[in-house]
Amino acid sequence: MSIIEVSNLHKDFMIAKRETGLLGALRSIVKREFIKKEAVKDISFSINEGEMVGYIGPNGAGKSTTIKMLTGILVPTSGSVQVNGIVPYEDRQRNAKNIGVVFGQRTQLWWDLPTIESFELLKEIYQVKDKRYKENMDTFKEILGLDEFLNTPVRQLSLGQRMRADIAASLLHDPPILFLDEPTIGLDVVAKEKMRVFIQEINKLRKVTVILTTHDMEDIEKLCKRMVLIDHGQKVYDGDISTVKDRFGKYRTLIVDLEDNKNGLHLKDAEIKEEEGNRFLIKFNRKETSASELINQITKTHSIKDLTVEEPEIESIISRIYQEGFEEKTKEKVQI
Ligand SMILES: Nc1ncnc2c1ncn2[C@@H]1O[C@H](COP(=O)(O)OP(=O)(O)OP(=O)(O)O)[C@@H](O)[C@H]1O
Repeated sequence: MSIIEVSNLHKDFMIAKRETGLLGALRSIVKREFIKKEAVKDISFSINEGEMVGYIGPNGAGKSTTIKMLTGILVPTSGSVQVNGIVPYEDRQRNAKNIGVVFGQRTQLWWDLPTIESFELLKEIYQVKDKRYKENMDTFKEILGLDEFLNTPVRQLSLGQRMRADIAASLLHDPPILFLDEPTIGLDVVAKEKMRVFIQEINKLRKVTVILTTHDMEDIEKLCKRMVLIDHGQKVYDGDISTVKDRFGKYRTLIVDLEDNKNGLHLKDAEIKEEEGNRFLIKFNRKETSASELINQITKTHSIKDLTVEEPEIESIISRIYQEGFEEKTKEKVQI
């Protein structure tokens, strides 16, 4: 059952045109001119309960603007939004009870207060019952290791600690929906992994629907099955990540180190992209051949010392889609 419904959503911003020079500045005061910026153009999607969806796009694509409409901070210019049956901007307070929000770059906690006091304030704001508050705090303390810094003021927390505190705070009132904006930004590898495991757990155990906005493709790959890709305010893809990988990631690279390079290397169904000493970079289409088939061919004439097979990473696939467009790629004009 769908929990978020977005239909033909559109958001324009009117930006005051600035003229240069003193005369221009005076002219702007007398007669202000505005330019229309279409931040979100005709976006539609629906998200089912318990789904974990990556909402991604390059800088300025319109991600935050969409999320702000889903949280009720912004009113759409046209189109409709429903979050758990509520139109967010019409009923921000009721909507707030249904959602948890974490912004990696900002905190919702009170900067100067010991962390635990922020939790207690949020408990009052969201009217969380004592029993539930205790249960949630016990769970979050255990999984997120909150104990070590509960009495430390938020401003003294490390980034990793602050993120752990922020995600716990966003879930205190048991929202069925969680918006995460760059939840692992700036974290080290270990802290990133812990954060991802926690997100997976709350999605699995509590069936929380998660909308994840991030520039970190590893977050997306590790957490989401589905991604909605937007560019210049428009939706360019909505579907399984594996489908994109399958369709656009059909080229692989086989890297082989040979014992010797006598007579060079000649291969069927593959292209030698680079040759340096005894090392060869071989590009092949996995629909036409396979790494093992190529290795077979090579071992007929050479001894292999070492080999690796590289898959294109989702990151490189997506950056190609940004650059060259999804449609272009479906016509297979672009090869990865
Ligand atoms: N309050 C505003 N007034 C005017 N223009 C805005 C406003 N907020 C966003 N924009 C513009 O709308 C477009 C979309 O911005 P948005 O912040 O939604 O992008 P984003 O995808 O979240 O980008 P990023 O990855 O950099 O955070 C940008 O061109 C931005 O400059």
